[in-house]
Amino acid sequence: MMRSKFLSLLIRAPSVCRSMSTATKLTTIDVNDKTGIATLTLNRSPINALNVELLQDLNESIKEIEDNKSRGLILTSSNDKVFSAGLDLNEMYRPDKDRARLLWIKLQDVWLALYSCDLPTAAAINGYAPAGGCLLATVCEYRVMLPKCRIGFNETQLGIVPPIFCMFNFLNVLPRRVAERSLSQGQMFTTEQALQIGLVDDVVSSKGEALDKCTKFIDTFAKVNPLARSLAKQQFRAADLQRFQTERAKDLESFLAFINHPQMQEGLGIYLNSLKKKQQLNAV
Ligand SMILES: CCCCCCCC/C=C\CC(=O)SCCNC(=O)CCNC(=O)[C@H](O)C(C)(C)COP(=O)(O)OP(=O)(O)OC[C@H]1O[C@@H](n2cnc3c(N)ncnc32)[C@H](O)[C@@H]1OP(=O)(O)O
Repeated sequence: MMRSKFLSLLIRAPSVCRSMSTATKLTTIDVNDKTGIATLTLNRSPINALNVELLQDLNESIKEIEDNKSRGLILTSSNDKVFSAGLDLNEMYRPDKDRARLLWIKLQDVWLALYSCDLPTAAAINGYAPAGGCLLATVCEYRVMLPKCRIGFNETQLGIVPPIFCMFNFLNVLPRRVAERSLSQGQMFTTEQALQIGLVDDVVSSKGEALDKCTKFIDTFAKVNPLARSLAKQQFRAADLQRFQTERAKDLESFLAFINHPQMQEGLGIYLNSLKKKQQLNAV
């Protein structure tokens, strides 16, 4: 297993140009012929809420990008206002038990695939990124964001305990004290605040510029041996990955117990309703 991973890294050409088919519907893959960098776009209307199918497509696309030996992966959204609204709350409210289980397993898989991805990863955050949206952005190695958006883990504000992989992501990006406070308070940061605390690396004024910045970040590795780069990344992340594997089954059962709790269901119903009400108010 390890050996084949090494071999695939060794034979990776530094700047191959290739186009990839997009077998999935809720994500698209676009490989830049000049740079060899793959842009993976979330494309579930209206707000990229992460349901079972989107997570499944994301997993398949990440694998496809790795298998096709792209030079790097940029994650972005086709919506010009929302990067991702996080988990699809409809999958959690009055849930179908099998789908709820699958939802969490797929979310764990996506986190794992991106956290341990051999390629350099970057997020072009072209809109709001609450909760699961923040998870996708902060699992990447570099982030650039558009103004007037918000990002953060708002779980505790919803009465939800953020899972350990949120903590791993934040601890990679923020000083421990800031990470702990923002996770436990469920803070949502404006773009400007996110830049100030280091949650994002840069702010730009358009999606095109965001993609350019991500490309430049990935290019900083152009002269670095891909195997050495990847192994250095794995070394930094090994302890988190090991803890995740140890706690993965327990994490799934906690999620299921949590969402099946009557109080949680009541809270979710009220929250979902308030989101819908917001739209009704806007329409008045
Ligand atoms: C180990 C222990 C585990 C314990 C359990 C852990 C569980 C961890 C779980 C969760 C992580 C999550 O990701 S929970 C999701 C959190 N997300 C949010 O709180 C986002 C809420 N949404 C918004 O803030 C806004 O919608 C937006 C900023 C993302 C977009 O705003 P915009 O104005 O563009 O769009 P609308 O608000 O009008 O929304 C359009 C439409 O979508 C519905 N909606 C919004 N968010 C969600 C969502 N996350 N899931 C499902 N549906 C969502 C909204 O109600 C509107 O619906 P209607 O068109 O029907 O009115």
